[in-house]
Amino acid sequence: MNIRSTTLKDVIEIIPNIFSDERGFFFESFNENTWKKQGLPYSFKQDNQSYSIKNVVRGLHFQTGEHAQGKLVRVIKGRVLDIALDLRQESPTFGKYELFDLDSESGKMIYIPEGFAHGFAALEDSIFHYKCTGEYCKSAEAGIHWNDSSLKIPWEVDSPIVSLKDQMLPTFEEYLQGSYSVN
Ligand SMILES: Cc1cn([C@H]2C[C@H](O)[C@@H](COP(=O)(O)OP(=O)(O)O[C@H]3O[C@@H](C)C(=O)[C@@H](O)[C@H]3O)O2)c(=O)[nH]c1=O
Repeated sequence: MNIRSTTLKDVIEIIPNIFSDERGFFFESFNENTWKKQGLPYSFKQDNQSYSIKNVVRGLHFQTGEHAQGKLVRVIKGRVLDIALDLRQESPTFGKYELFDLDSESGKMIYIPEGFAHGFAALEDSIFHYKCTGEYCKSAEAGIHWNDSSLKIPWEVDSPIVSLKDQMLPTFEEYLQGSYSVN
């Protein structure tokens, strides 16, 4: 397993050891002991899986306060453009984001800690899987508009398909001003 830092403080890229043979391939997508030894987060409360048709954009999501979640994300089928946006005001990378090309072949995973907004665009029909350090809490759901004009995220999708809920999310500026109630 190879661990790489990213341009965002505390966001980590994890490249598993892939064992290929005539049948296909195998890799460990999570191993509590290995993660622990490597100093990676290893206590997860919930696993989620979503399927998105090509051009779906989900995000940018996070849960507030004590319900904040760290997420270990990967792609099981297809290819996505994944994004983490640092919302931690005290962080040297506050307000910055990084995009990650994730696909089912590389097995590459990203760990996105609490304090980040997360989203992705399906560049192909894709199955997305993520482990969360905290449980889902509907009343703590929050987000920032996927197409925020100050962030200018190069999504690489021509005709984005976005949920009504995500279309209603505030801009980054509105979120920072606290002028938007999430519920
Ligand atoms: C996230 C979530 C949703 N749900 C329900 C609520 C709703 O009826 C349905 C679909 O929810 P959403 O539209 O919020 O799903 P989605 O847009 O896929 O939300 C996810 O987006 C990515 C980018 C993330 O980072 C995740 O944390 C999560 O926010 O599933 C749960 O029951 N448990 C969960 O943990």
